[in-house]
Amino acid sequence: MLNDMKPIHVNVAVIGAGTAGMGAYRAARAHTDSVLLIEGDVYGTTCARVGCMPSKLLIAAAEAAHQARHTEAFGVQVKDITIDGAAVMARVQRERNRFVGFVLETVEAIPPCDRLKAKVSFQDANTLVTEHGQLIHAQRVVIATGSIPMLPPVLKGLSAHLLTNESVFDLPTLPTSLAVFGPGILGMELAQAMSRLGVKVKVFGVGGGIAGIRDPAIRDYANKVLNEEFYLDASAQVKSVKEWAGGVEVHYLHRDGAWQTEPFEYVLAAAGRTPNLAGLVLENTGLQLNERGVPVFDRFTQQCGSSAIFIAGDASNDIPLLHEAADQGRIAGENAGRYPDIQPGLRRTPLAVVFTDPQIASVGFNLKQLNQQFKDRFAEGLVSFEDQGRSRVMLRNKGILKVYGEHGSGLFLGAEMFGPAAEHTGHLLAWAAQQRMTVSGMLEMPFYHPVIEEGLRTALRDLNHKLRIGPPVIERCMDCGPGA
Ligand SMILES: Cc1cc2nc3c(=O)[nH]c(=O)nc-3n(C[C@H](O)[C@H](O)[C@H](O)COP(=O)(O)OP(=O)(O)OC[C@H]3O[C@@H](n4cnc5c(N)ncnc54)[C@H](O)[C@@H]3O)c2cc1C
Ligand SMILES: NC(=O)c1ccc[n+]([C@@H]2O[C@H](COP(=O)([O-])OP(=O)(O)OC[C@H]3O[C@@H](n4cnc5c(N)ncnc54)[C@H](O)[C@@H]3O)[C@@H](O)[C@H]2O)c1
Repeated sequence: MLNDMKPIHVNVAVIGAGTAGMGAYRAARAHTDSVLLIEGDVYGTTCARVGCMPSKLLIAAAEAAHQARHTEAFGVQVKDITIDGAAVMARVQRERNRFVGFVLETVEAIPPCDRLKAKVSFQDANTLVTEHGQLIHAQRVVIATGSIPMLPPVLKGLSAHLLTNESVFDLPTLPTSLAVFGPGILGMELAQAMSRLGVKVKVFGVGGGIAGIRDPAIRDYANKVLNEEFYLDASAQVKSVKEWAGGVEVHYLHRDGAWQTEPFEYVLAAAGRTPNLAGLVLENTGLQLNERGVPVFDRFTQQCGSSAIFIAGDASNDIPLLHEAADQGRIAGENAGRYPDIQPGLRRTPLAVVFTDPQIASVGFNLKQLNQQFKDRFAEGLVSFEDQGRSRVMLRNKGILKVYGEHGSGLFLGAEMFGPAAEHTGHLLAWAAQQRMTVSGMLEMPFYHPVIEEGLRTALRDLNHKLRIGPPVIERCMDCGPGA
């Protein structure tokens, strides 16, 4: 690893060895041997260390507990379910460390002369400086510095009992109680998981949003279903959160109308993430910055203005998800490596999944974008999973799916779902949208029986009818199979 203080000269410097940065490094390296990957903190990526993987591991434990508690309706008795909090967290950490280990192996495989462990900032558009004063002259730079949790004002000043995604997965055991601030994607996943693992959970939000759901009908449905499991107020009034030796006290207006003060062992800040750009001194680059301090960039080339600086991953504030970080990193790295030959890369159909139960998926154009870009030129099809055959067989018959299509062309435009196996339905729909399929074309595809996808077929038939292309949906269509 490079560590002496002589100035370094490279063709491409990549700041941040997360998913986007490692992808950018690899892509740039295909075009030039002179690439430096700079990491200011621990290797391992946000996704593997404190993001996607440990959160899904915790959710998996919660699902196991939930399934064990809900066997009776099937005539199956499971007695004496106990949750060993230390064992739950031990598995989360053990498996998390395994995933991190794979990342570390990838890092180790990068030649040491291509790696620098230092926090850097810009001295000018082509010069980086480490915290120790070492200069790096780079003809091209990729910014891939990720994002950091935002702390809501009401939680400022808390310390020992304040958790973020950086600390929650390292708890030695499950907390007894948890106040979650932010019913966003992260907050809802972790709140439900903790609740199912026996933690007393209350979720406080502002503005009524739930896990990024755009459609008010789907959001209201999710609000109702999730509230059956734990207290969730997406438009809460919280006056104060005070820390004491044993935890925190939250002073809030309960939905029943009374102000109350309630103790929790921990509070989890899940009120959003912000691009991690503050330490880069971007003013020294001369780049045009937007209102959030993010360089203005082209989302197909990742190039910032007409400069030799590229941006990728959560740092760009453009769909902060893992697969997007990987795509953006690759595009940024290819263009930095090839510079000045800049080429647009493939940006895929938007797809997001939230691993609550029921899951949430959104695909393609969301309702806000449809209202802006398609106004009266789109229709929606709907299915409820409450009576859907396969969902009911498995007692997972909660949720709704809305699918959107364009009048005239009959093109499938997007979808939003809160329902069973939304991670899989979301993929089918994203693939169809990226293939620019029409709703009629999607209905020509095979559907097995009895499966959850038959619910999707009902929604698509409803949509095709609303687009004035197909007949109305036949209630209890027996040639589709019972309960389809
Ligand atoms: C709890 C949680 C759960 C998530 N679950 C999912 C999920 O299920 N599916 C999904 O698609 N996405 C999920 N995400 C989002 C996903 O983890 C991120 O979109 C992705 O990891 C971003 O990758 P990145 O490369 O942009 O950033 P990172 O992996 O954070 O990499 C940025 C790197 O830059 C380094 N750095 C920062 N500043 C400097 C500097 N000045 N000098 C040098 N180095 C610097 C940092 O130390 C860091 O290593 C989740 C996120 C969280 C927090
Ligand atoms: N399954 C996944 O793909 C997954 C899972 C977890 C996280 N993530 C990624 O991590 C990012 C960050 O997640 P997040 O949930 O923190 O952000 P988010 O933007 O999805 O949600 C933040 C929530 O906090 C609320 N909020 C804001 N200020 C608040 C306050 N003062 N008090 C209470 N609530 C407040 C917002 O209204 C919003 O509902 C997501 O955008 C997502 O990209 C993805």
